[in-house]
Amino acid sequence: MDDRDLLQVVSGIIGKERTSDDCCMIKLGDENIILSTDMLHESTDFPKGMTDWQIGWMSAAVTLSDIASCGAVPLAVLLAAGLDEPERISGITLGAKDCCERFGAELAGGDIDFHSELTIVTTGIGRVEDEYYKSRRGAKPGDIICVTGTPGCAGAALEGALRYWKNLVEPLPAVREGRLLAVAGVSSMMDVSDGIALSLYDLSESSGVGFEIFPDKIPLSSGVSAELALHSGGDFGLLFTCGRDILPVLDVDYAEIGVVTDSGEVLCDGVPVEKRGYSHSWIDGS
Ligand SMILES: Nc1ncnc2c1ncn2[C@@H]1O[C@H](COP(=O)(O)OP(=O)(O)O)[C@@H](O)[C@H]1O
Ligand SMILES: Cc1ncc(C[n+]2csc(CCOP(=O)(O)OP(=O)(O)O)c2C)c(N)n1
Ligand SMILES: [Mg+2]
Ligand SMILES: [Mg+2]
Ligand SMILES: [Mg+2]
Repeated sequence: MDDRDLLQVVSGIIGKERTSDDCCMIKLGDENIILSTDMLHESTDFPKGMTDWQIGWMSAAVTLSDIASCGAVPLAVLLAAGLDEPERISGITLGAKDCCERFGAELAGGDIDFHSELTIVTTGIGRVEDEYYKSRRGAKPGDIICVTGTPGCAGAALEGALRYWKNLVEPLPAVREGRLLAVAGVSSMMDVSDGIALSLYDLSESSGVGFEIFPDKIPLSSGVSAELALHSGGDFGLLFTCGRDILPVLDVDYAEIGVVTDSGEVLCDGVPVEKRGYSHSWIDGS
């Protein structure tokens, strides 16, 4: 059993429309408030060798990434720290503050408690006009599907490729790119934090479409395999769909990796893509 299975339980209680996007959107006149929260903890999210500053940076970055994927402008982040050691709070707070400032947000509050394992929850708030709000729901057959960033680099670092260590521990949320893509008029967008494959399945389910991916079009950095690009998490590029008419989008680096179909399947070279990536799991029955 993994977190996606449990999300079905939550969606049965609060509604599918509340669990099928990167963020929650609340309408306020002709503007929208965008909210997202994420929990990270030491044993699964903070690889050995990370500094506390990097832990703070990564925690803010994952949340800013979700805000960016809606086309929103980030406003503020709150950070709740469950600390195993009290002295870690300064490095964590400085890292989160630096990340927020780099991407135009304010580290504006949070909470502190004791916890046996370092656990950090970041909550982000952003705003977006009606016309630029993007979700996972707008992909249409005939659109093309593109990705920004360098998928698989964080996964390569986890396998020992030291040159990609910074990609893993100091991820850069695509805040500028998300906004430019939203203004350009993409049809759907999400971040690829759990890997391209799982993200394609999420997008497919939310939009009710399928995808045909062309593997040799996936942008691969040196030494990074297509397997890592498809199935490893921790890269915070954006996956988006659009009509060809809006391309190119100025000042955004992206790669066209396939097309949107009406089949409901996610295929790569005609074969179903394995539904595998970064997820949190529980042993069945426990
Ligand atoms: N325990 C929960 N209760 C309510 N909503 C949740 C819960 N867990 C996740 N969600 C919502 O489900 C959606 C998908 O969450 P998640 O898979 O964590 O996305 P992401 O990988 O973009 O962080 C989000 O809108 C999130 O707010
Ligand atoms: C062991 C390990 N694997 C992968 C990563 C890369 N990584 C950083 S945060 C994160 C979680 C994904 O972020 P997000 O989608 O915001 O969290 P989710 O809601 O999917 O749990 C991952 C996979 C990591 N830091 N450590
Ligand atoms: Mg996301
Ligand atoms: Mg999440
Ligand atoms: Mg997230």
